[in-house]
Amino acid sequence: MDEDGSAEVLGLPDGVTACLFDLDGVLTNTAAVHDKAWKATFDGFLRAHVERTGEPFREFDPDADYSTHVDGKPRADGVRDFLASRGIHLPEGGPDDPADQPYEDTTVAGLGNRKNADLLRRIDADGVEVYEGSRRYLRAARDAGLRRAVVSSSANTRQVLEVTGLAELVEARVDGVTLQEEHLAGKPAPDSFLAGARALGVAPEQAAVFEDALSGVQAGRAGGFGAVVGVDRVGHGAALREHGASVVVTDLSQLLGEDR
Ligand SMILES: O=P(O)(O)OC[C@H]1O[C@@H](O)[C@H](O)[C@@H](O)[C@@H]1O
Repeated sequence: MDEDGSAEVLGLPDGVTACLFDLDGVLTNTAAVHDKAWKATFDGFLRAHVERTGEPFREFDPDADYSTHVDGKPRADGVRDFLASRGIHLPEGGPDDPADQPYEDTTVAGLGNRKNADLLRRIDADGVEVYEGSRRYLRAARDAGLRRAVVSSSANTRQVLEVTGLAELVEARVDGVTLQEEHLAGKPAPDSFLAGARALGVAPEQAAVFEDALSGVQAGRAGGFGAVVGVDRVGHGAALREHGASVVVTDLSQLLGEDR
């Protein structure tokens, strides 16, 4: 039992002293924005692909395809894994491949850059919404003395934390840029969460993982963390449990005992 019972007031098991929060879909509503940008990108690519091959057009499914192949993973892994599910393999290309690269010559990096340009246009136009229950939870965790890191595959994490004012509530960040710089495997591998725990100076069993992606709860289970909180914003609670969540909530405010 913690001396002050601080984990308990946050709805976490005894012995948990740190929180590792995914960003998109856990702290901010940006999972839905990523999903829309991916759909626009992949559907454009698939339309051009079927024109060349004569295969029937099957659009990107924003529920099943997103959660199975893309959600939570680093950008290039999302491109590769979704296209592989359709039997398509592109050359890797390089980071400077243009976002408007013609589809017939495109690469993994080029398609990723196209999706990122689309994502940033949407964020510029519509802004980013913070889940207020998550902001309250971050404040409660800070006030209870728990350590707090954001662990996201997104290379846009720093900007999103800054525009939303969430940056001041977290002490460490492991993101898509860190993964590249430090050659860490993306979710569903546990490496990014393990790096988050290291950054906070805690052992995995002292840290709770908060995730809305199937790949993310898998990473939490693989890393042996003290708790894996699945955050179900889209009705996929059962799948979150199957992939590794030890508890599932629809909003972090539920862990604070608030009604929702
Ligand atoms: O393209 P970014 O901003 O680096 O993000 C990579 C991935 O980050 C994850 O957090 C999202 O769930 C994915 O949808 C996204 O593709």
